[in-house]
Amino acid sequence: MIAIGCDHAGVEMKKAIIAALSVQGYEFMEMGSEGEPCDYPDVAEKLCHEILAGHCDKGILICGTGIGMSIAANKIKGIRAALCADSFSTRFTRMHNDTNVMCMGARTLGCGLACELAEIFLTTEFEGGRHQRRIDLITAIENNQ
Ligand SMILES: O=C(CO)[C@H](O)[C@H](O)[C@H](O)COP(=O)(O)O
Repeated sequence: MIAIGCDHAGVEMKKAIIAALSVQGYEFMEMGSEGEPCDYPDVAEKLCHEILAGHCDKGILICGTGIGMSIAANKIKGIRAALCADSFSTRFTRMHNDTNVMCMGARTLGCGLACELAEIFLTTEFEGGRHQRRIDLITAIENNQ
C-alpha cells in the first residue's frame, strides 16, 4: 500500500499518479486535499504516521514546490523524505538514502514526469552496505535531539 497526499496545489498530480500506477497494480491510500485549500504540514504529518504505523510501505507527498512537504515530513522521526525532480536523484535517493517518502512540486513538474519519477521511486531498492552505516548515523542524530 502506497500513501499519497497533497495540498490544494497538488490535486491534479495526485490523481495522475494514482491513475498511472494503479494499472500497474499499486494500491493507494489517498489523503489530503480534493481541491479545497488546506495546509501541507497537516497532510505530511498524517501520511508519515500511516507509514510509521506500518499501514503503508512508502509515501508520495505533493504541494506547490514539494519543499514545504519535505521540510514537514523530515521533522518526523523515522521518516526520510526527498524532494524529487529528476530521475537520477530519485533513483539514488532510494539506493543510497533508503528514503520512505518522496515529495514533488505540482507547480514545478509536469504530471508525466511526476508519474515516471513515482515509478522509479517505488521500484528502486536500497543498496545497503556502506549506505546503511550512513543511515544509522542519521538515525543517531535523530535520537540525540
Ligand atoms: O509548501 C509549499 C511551498 O513550500 C507549497 O508549494 C504550498 O503548496 C504553497 O505554499 C501553497 O500556496 P498557496 O498560495 O496557498 O496556494
